[in-house]
Amino acid sequence: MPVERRSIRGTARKVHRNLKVAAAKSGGLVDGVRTLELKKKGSKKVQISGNNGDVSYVNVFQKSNKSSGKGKKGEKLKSRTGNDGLEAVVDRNSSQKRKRINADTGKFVDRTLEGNQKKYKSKPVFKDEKRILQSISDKASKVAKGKGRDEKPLFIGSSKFSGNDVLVQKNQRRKVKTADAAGNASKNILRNGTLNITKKTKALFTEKKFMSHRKHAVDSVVKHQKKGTLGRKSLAVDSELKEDLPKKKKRVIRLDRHDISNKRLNDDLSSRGDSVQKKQLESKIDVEMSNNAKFRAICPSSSILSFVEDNLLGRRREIEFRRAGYNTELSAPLDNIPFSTSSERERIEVPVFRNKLEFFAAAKISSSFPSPDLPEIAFAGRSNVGKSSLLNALTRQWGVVRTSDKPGLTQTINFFKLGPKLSLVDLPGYGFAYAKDEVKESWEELVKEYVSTRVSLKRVCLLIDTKWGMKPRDHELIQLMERSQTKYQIVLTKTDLVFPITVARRAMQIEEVSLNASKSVIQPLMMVSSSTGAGIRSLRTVLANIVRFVKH
Ligand SMILES: Nc1nc2c(ncn2[C@@H]2O[C@H](COP(=O)(O)OP(=O)(O)OP(=O)(O)O)[C@@H](O)[C@H]2O)c(=O)[nH]1
Ligand SMILES: [Mg+2]
Repeated sequence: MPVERRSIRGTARKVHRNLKVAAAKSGGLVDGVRTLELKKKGSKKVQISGNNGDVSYVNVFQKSNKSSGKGKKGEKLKSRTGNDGLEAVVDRNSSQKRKRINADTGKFVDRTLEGNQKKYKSKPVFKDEKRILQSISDKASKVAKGKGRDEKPLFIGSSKFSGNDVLVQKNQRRKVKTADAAGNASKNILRNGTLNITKKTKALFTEKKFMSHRKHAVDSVVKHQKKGTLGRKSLAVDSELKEDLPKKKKRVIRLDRHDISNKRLNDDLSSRGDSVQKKQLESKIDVEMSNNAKFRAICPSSSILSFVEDNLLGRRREIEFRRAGYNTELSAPLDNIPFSTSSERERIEVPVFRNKLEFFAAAKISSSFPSPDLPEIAFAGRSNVGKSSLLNALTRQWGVVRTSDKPGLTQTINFFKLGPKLSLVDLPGYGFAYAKDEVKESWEELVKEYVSTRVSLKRVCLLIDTKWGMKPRDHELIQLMERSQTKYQIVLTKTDLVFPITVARRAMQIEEVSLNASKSVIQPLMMVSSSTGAGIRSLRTVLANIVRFVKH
């Protein structure tokens, strides 16, 4: 940092110069009359004579024209007689600096301090002070040359100082300001690692009080900067003090169990209710957990697993369909025969399901049912299980039957004609429909009535969501169909939303556990996905056989 060094060197030189002049002055005042040789260029001999009333004028060229900035080259040192002895008044630039020296006591009175603290440049110093400042300026010049960087901060002056009591008294008022400046200067030193001498700090060099104060401040800052011992010490002291203080007793609130004056009356009830609910919830979770655990423990047979794999049931990546030769851009790609001509399609597809699907009746009550002329295949199941979607998928006529992701869209029994030989019936769902309980009950009653009494009903496809499995309402309907000897076939839907292993497990679960004892159930269990088209063709074949063997 050459610029900084230069400034420091200049400042040090200035300080040195001023100190010499001031020291010369002060040295000559101690014993009345003395003559001092000033080494400074342009200065003259200073003579102060004063024994009981003698007055003399002495010219001192202390500053060069450049530094003073005014036409006056020197300054007058005037002594005059008075009751208290000889006083010498230094007139520098007449109005700016006025210094009074008491000849008897040899003490120096700085009037400028009283008036304006800023005008403190050329105050006289004493022998010891001179020595200290000399050493400081030497150190400063060393630092400026880059030699004394590792030395201690220069503001830590000597502790021995014989000096000026009057000056000390006068400067008592400046203590606060001095301390602040000392703090800032020491921080600057610590932060920059170099000496930064400002005007304020120059003035502060000459005072013993300041020196000691600054030393203290710097020492404390240095200590604080090293390992933070100061903080710890203060903390330790604080803790000691705290230990000495009498400890506050903790307020203990004793509660009377039998006192209900400040107790909410429903606390007990709510807590009881909460506990009951909590237990129920825990038991429910336990049951569900155990059901899930049981389900995961199912080990599907190899035949089911191979069927799931062959028909690409379960969640699959698109790339798998592509590799198998299916066109993923078509809806229900597994049910669409890629690159096939119409003749090929006619040969492969079941003739019944090539017919146009037509809506012809809707019933909210049993009296509104259409006449049972055609054999009927109904699709039943919980709301949102995918009944209407399956109708569209089977006929491959998307949009004829309305579907929605909101449960409870189908609220009436809807009859569709598929050619001259078959009717498909879309039943309203039961279970968690967004409808009032009374409405849902009426739907269920209608479905039950249709399923149990409809003579033309040849098969009920009971749709079960593969993810959730059979629910109590499904079992209810099964029991009803068992009682009424209605033929039904279980169809697992939305297989594309679960892993293939889950499809296989669900199939195993329903076949073995739920349907073993049933008489009206038609095997096999069907697994489909209206979205991918998986298993749709198989279901179509099964349903077409119903029509083939029906006696008209
Ligand atoms: N991923 C997937 N979504 C399906 C499948 N089948 C139906 N869905 C969706 O499930 C939602 C309900 O389908 P719907 O056919 O309206 O169900 P629903 O049983 O007729 O419902 P309700 O008429 O309320 O009884 C719709 O958003 C369908 O797109 C399927 O196989 N796979
Ligand atoms: Mg529907």
